[in-house]
Parts: sequence; structure tokens; C-alpha cells
Amino acid sequence: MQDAQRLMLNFELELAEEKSLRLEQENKLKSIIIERNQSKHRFLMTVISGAIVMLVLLVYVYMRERNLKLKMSHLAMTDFLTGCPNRRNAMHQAKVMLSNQVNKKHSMTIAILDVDNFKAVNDTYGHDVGDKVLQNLSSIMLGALRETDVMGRYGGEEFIILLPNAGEKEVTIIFYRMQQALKNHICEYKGESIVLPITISMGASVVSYVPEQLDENEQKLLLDTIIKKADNKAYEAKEEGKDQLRFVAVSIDS
Ligand SMILES: Nc1nc2c(ncn2[C@@H]2O[C@H](COP(=O)(O)OP(=O)(O)OP(=O)(O)O)[C@@H](O)[C@H]2O)c(=O)[nH]1
Repeated sequence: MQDAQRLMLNFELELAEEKSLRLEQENKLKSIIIERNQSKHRFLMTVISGAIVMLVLLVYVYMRERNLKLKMSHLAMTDFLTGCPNRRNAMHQAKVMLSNQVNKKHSMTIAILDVDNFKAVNDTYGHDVGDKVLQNLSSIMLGALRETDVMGRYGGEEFIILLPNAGEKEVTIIFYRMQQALKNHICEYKGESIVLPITISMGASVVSYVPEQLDENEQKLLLDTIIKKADNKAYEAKEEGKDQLRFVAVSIDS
């Protein structure tokens, strides 16, 4: 009887040991599975955050390139001293203005404006003051224009002005506004205020009608003629005493 009880006790003990061993193994297995899941999760998180960093980096590089390109193309179209459209840009806008003028009833004007006696400004005050004066002048003259007008630097102290919807009357008013503003020009330079009244000479070609049958080449020739005639008139204004505006009417067969 005692032997049977001992056997039974031993059997129960072995059973309990086996159970706890199994439990231990099960726990080990569970923690291995948990650990594996956690490391899978960590790997996934690393991949996702890496992808986000890459994406942010790509967007940053793309934006930087795009801004750089925009800046470069802006610089390529802008006069570095005055900030106005440069000659190439102004000529392009003149071409567009001329093609917009096709079949229109109202006039448009292209003017060449030349600052009078500018060499004397450089000779008297130096090239740096000359540069500052050119910057001042361009912003004063821009202020006298309408929103639709365009002023570009044509070269040196010469500017080209594109005036859609404008004939002699409108251009005369604008020229007068410029004259008045330039007459009171003061140049601030290195803490000094230099009183420097400026006068300008301007030649203006008034174009009243552009027929639609002109091809691209003929439009280009017409534009060259318009500008040449405005330039000649500016020269004439200089020859005849400066500080004045001269007009020429351009018609297709002129
Ligand atoms: N400071 C400065 N001077 C310039 C610039 N571009 C052209 N000039 C000067 O503009 C002057 C133009 O001289 P001229 O062609 O004799 O003309 P002007 O003295 O205005 O005489 P008129 O045209 O007869 O009234 C020259 O001295 C050029 O050096 C510039 O970007 N900066």
C-alpha cells in the first residue's frame, strides 16, 4: 500500500515537473515570437522612416533646383543694375505686344528714351553715383508709367518703353509726368544728398493698325522699323536741344 502511494506521489511529481517544463518551453516560445514580431515591427518602422526621410530629401532637392532655375531665368531676363527687363526680354515683350495689336482699332506706342548728358554725371560724381542715378531714374520713370506699360533697359542710359493702348495724348502725359519727377531728382549716396536734376529725350513711334496677314518675318521687320524710327526721333530730340519728346506715326507701308 505504501509502495503504491509512493509510486502515485512520484508519478504526480513527474507530471508536475513535466507540466512546468512544458509551461517554461511555451513561455520561451512565446517570448521568441514576441521578440521576432517586435524586431519585424522595428525593421518596418526603420524602412518607413527611411522612406520618409528620402522623400523629404527628394522634395527639398527638387524645390531647390526649381527655385534655382526660376532665379536663373529671372536673372537672364533682368537688367542687373536697374532690375528692369533687359533688352532681350523687352524685345520679346514688344513682339508679343505687336502681335496683340493685330486688327485693333486703338494705337500702341513704342518709345526710346535717352537720358540727357549722362556722361557729365559720371565725369562729375564718378561711376558709382552714375549707377545709383540710373537706378533712381528707372524707378522714377516706372512710377510715371501705367500698370500695363513695360520699360526695359535698351542699353547704357537708353530705355525702351512699350505702351499698349496709347497714342500721342497718353504718351505726352506720361512724358510730362517723367519730366516733372526727374526735375526734382536727388541722389542719396554715402550719406550725401546730391541735387541732380535730370532731363530726358524721347522718340515715340505710334502704331495705329497692324493687319493680320503679316507673317512672323514681316512682323519682325515691322518691329525693327518701329524701334528704328523711335530711335531716330530720340536722336532728333537730342539734336534739337534735348529735354523733349518727338513723335512719328508708323503705318505698314512706311
Ligand atoms: N554709371 C554708369 N554709366 C553708364 C552706364 N552705361 C552707360 N553709361 C555711361 O553713359 C554715358 C553716355 O554718354 P553719351 O553717349 O556721350 O551720352 P550723354 O552724355 O548722355 O549725352 P547725350 O546723349 O548727348 O545727352 C557714358 O559716359 C557711359 O559710360 C552704366 O551702367 N553705369
